[in-house]
This record gives sequence, C-alpha cells and structure tokens, in this order.
Amino acid sequence: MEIGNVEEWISCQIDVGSLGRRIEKRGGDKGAGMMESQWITEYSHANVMDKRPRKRARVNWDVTAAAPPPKVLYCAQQVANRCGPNQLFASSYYSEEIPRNASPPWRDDDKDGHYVFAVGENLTSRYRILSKMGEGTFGQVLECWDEEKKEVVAIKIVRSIHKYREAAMIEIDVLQKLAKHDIGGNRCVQIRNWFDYRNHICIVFEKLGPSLYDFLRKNSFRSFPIDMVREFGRQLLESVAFMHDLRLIHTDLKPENILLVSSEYIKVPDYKLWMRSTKDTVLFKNLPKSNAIKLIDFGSTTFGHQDHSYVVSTRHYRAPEVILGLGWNYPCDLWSVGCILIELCSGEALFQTHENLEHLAMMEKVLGPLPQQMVNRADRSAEKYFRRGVRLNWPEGAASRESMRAVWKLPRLQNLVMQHVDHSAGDLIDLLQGLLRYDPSERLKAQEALRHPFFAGVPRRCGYAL
Ligand SMILES: Nc1ncnc2c1ncn2[C@@H]1O[C@H](COP(=O)(O)OP(=O)(O)OP(=O)(O)O)[C@@H](O)[C@H]1O
Repeated sequence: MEIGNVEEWISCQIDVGSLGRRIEKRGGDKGAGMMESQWITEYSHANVMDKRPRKRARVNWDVTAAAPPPKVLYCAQQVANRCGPNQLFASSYYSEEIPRNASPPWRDDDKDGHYVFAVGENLTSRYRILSKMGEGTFGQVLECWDEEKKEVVAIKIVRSIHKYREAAMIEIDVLQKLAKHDIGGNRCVQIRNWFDYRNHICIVFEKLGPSLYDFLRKNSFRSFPIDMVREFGRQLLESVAFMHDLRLIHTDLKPENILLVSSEYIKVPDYKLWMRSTKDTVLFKNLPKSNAIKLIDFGSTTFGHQDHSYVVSTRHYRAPEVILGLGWNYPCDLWSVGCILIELCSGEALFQTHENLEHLAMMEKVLGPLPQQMVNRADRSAEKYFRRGVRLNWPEGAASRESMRAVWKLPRLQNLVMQHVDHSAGDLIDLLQGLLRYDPSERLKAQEALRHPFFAGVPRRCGYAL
C-alpha cells in the first residue's frame, strides 16, 4: 500500500467526525491490525487537529551510546541484566548481525504496540539504530544514524495503534507548519522527514539534548541559577508567542517537553548547598554549557479559534479554567509557563497532585482565593468542589490528612520565590503573578510577558515569517 500525502493518508485512516474527540489514555484498543506489507513513503502536510493522551515519561538522557555489534538474540530482560540499569534496551533485542542495508526479520510488536528493535539494526535502508533515547505515550524515540545525510537524528517510532497513528499524522502536520514559519529553526524541534514502516509512523527529528526535567533530575532536583531561568523563560515565551501567532496552542508545556539543544554540561561548585552542609569538601552541581532550548511534542497542539472544553495539559501544569470546565484557549499555555518557571527556580514541580480538589486548594494556598465569577461559572462536574457555590470545599473535602498536609505546607508565591531566588525576586514575583492570574482573560499574553521588566536587558531572538 502506498499513499502520496497526508490528506490522502488521513482520508484513508481517519473518520473525519472523530477529529474533535480526545483520545483516552493508554490501552483498550489492541484491535489495530498489522498491515499486510511494509511500506515507506514521504509526505506533505494537511490541516487537521486532534487530541491525544499524555503521561510523565521520564527516562535517562545520558545513557551509553551504541552497543558493540550484536551477536546473539536476547530478550529485553536479559539485556537489562547484562548491561546494568543505566542502559536503555527495554523492548529491544540484540540480534544476529544483519547485512548492511538489509531489513531486520519481521517481529511482532510488544503488547502495547511498540516496535521491537535491536541496536545496530536498520530502520529502512536509510537509518541505523544507535540507541534508545526516550519513551512517551506515543512511542519510542531512537537515536539513529542517517546514512543519506550523514548525521545523527532522533526518530519517534509511534505505536502501531490506530489512535496513536492518527495523532502522529496531526503532529506531523503541526511540525511542518512550524518549520515553514520558524526561519532560524531555533524555537521548535525541526522535523527532517517521516515515513510509515511496518505499520509504525516514524517521525525523523534533528537530535537534541536532554529535557529540562532530565537535567533537573540528574542534578538531584537542584534548581537552575536565576539568570539561566530568565534565559530559559525568554526562549520559552518566544516559542509560545511564535505558536500563538500561528494560531496554535501547544497545550502540553512542561519541563519534559523543553529540550536543551546540546547535551554538554559543566560542573560548578554549589556554594549554597555547601554552606548548608556539614561537610568540608565543596559540593558541585551540573549546569548546561549552552542554554539554548527548543520545544518538542506537538501531538496535543490544537487551533485557538474557539474555546475548547476537553481536559488538556499534564496535571501539574493544568490551568484552573481547564479544571473548572470553563473552556480554554491560548492562556492555558501561559499558566503552564508560570508553573514551569517556578519549577526551574525551585527544582520541584509546584502543584504535585493528582486530584482536582487538592489541586484547586493548592492554587488557593499559593495564589489566594479563586475569583467568585469563575466559581459561579464552574461546570456541573466541578460544582462539587465548592460549598454552596461560594467557597472551595477545603479542608472538609480532603481525601486524607496527608492531602491536607500537602496543601498546608505550600508557601505563598512571594515566599516561595524568595526562598529560592537571591536577586531579581521582585521582578520574578510580578511576572509570575501575571502568568498565574486565575482569570484567563487577565493573564499575561506571551508577547506581554516578554516585555516584562524581568526580561529587561536580555536580547530578543531574531524574527520569523508569518
Ligand atoms: N528530537 C529529540 N532529540 C532528543 N530526544 C528527544 C527528541 N524528541 C524526543 N526526545 C526524547 O523522547 C522523549 C519522548 O518524546 P515525545 O515527548 O515527543 O514523545 P511522546 O510519546 O509524544 O510523549 P508524551 O507521552 O509526553 O506525549 C522525550 O521526553 C525526550 O526525552
């Protein structure tokens, strides 16, 4: 089967009426059948949008690169035992060495529809698999060698399940639109190519470094210095402004979806930590050598022409209008940016919760009471979070004492920032108060945030074509 472009592909694969629906989280759809034969085609883009599930996938970024030439066939567990916990070979095999340019033997996907591969194998005759870089809800991201361009690339191999294949086509569409307008290519990850291989949509990207989340984690959740946070914030807001100018809402901004362009880092003394420790020796922390970042993961991106009602964003970065069912639009991205900036300054996610009422109580603890007009408009499913439609049902509605403690221990925004930031705290607090305004119509827009005094004196990146 060979298909010429995305429009055709989509008309074959998608019931157009289903484009507005949100795809539910993992599982439940093992029915997507394997295609009869392997087919590979390169395509252009179409204008369709959909929603997709998400997760907090967290994997190592500094794993050892390509393994020595494969000799024996192992199952994933055996490989993990041989290689130790820091090397990523999940759902992969070592196989007998295969002739150059030859396809690996056909193997069934794993039970979740993930492509089963061996390091060193070909992925089409053009790409050779070097290592596994990451995994998300949608599939695996592999580091590969592009034989044609003679460069290392990152290839997202999407699970062979219909809804993920649909969502991948929408991601490709968005990526192509972004690439067309992002002249310097420095805001969002660049798509290089895409193809359909053994029923897996494969998206080829430029290879980037670790995510800001990966970096925080590898640094034992020690915060970034404020000047670096300022630079990350500026670039992040420029990328968001760029997307909003194109009428696109990312909807899943989080540290996992912000990648450093380079993996290089330096070790610097951490005097703050040293002063607090009882040890004589100086303690060190890692800092990225370059602070250039780019956005990834556009599978949840949608058009901003009208308010949307389904639930979006990873929990910790989800705006109050989404939780209250008030309808959301561009401002939901700015709320996420506010949460991200706090996380980069403090080292930890601000709203660490998995439950709506607790989440709203945390917001009130950090930011003050929700505006009455938002409470009045809460949809039927959110009414239960309020007492007589006036105030939050908290702490009365708390699920446990532990939940009450989690809310109670959170500081006010001002105190939180002052605990972690030694200079520029006043400007940062003011910026965050603008980004975390409850009412989306009053929240700072990306361009307005870029003009905030917190960013004064920091040079802006050059323009883009609309
Ligand atoms: N271009 C890239 N260069 C380097 N690593 C990448 C690249 N793209 C993705 N990754 C790695 O792969 C991981 C998964 O990628 P991505 O978020 O696009 O997948 P996903 O399945 O859409 O995830 P999610 O479940 O969050 O929607 C990322 O967190 C990152 O670690």
